[in-house]
Amino acid sequence: MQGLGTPLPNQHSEVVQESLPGTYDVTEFVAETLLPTRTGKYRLRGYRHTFDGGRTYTEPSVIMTGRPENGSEIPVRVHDACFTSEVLGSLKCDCAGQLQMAMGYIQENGPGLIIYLQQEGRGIGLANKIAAYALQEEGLDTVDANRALGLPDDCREYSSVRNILQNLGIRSIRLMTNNPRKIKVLEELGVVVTARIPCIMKAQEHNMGYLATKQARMSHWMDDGPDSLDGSYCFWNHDGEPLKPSVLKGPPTPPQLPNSNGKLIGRP
Ligand SMILES: Nc1nc2c(ncn2[C@@H]2O[C@H](COP(=O)(O)OP(=O)(O)OP(=O)(O)O)[C@@H](O)[C@H]2O)c(=O)[nH]1
Repeated sequence: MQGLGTPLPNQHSEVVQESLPGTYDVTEFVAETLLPTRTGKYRLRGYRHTFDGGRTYTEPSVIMTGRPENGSEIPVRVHDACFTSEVLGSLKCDCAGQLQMAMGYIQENGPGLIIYLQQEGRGIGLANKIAAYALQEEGLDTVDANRALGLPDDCREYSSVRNILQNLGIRSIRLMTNNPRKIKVLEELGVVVTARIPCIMKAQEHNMGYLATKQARMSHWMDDGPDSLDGSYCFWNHDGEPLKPSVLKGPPTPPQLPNSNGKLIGRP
């Protein structure tokens, strides 16, 4: 397998896995630096990753506190890019808040890490996500908008997570998530998840419908009730917890979909 670029001297290491017979994913460590931020200092590690034999690659990064290397039960957030909330400050989702929450959590409860993946829009990409938002303005929810575009609900790929954990020698993790699919997919890849840390953000008027859809249609856990394996940490003080779907806006009226005249390109 060819390398994906030129790593810095003396820092190169890579993990190669045969996920499916004859299909290799390669995750290559490139470099590490120390990053001061508003919430403290983090170790920032850069990787390159391909799961299609080098035809395409992404650049996962790891935001880290302390020395989690070779540890067990490490708190880990697997976070997918959300340009709209993280860069532009959009209020339509809870992604930026979850990232900030995770950064705070690993400062206070380190060593820990956030694996940040370039999988905008649950893997469909930014342009397609914008198209999905346009359909949500017409009344579709986040799931039906993807489907109306002929795109999957969620096509995120997590083999880089397994490879990065292996690169760091981390044997097991406590995953910061509300998403059962994420736990399942990671476990199927061989990641040992010993507990879940809820990662729940307070709902507000612009993301209430989105959070309700995540709970109702994608089975996200939106409270830190009995199914929580580690409910010891919760980001807010329970004033104004997310409303239950029954008290949120009713299901939207199906809209007239516009004729599709632009090309929307899904993930190959
Ligand atoms: N297609 C699509 N993607 C969205 C939308 N809103 C946010 N996203 C993307 O959703 C991803 C985050 O997924 P979520 O379902 O919010 O949460 P999760 O990561 O699955 O679960 P948690 O670990 O609990 O946060 C990011 O890649 C965002 O860019 C939307 O309306 N449509």
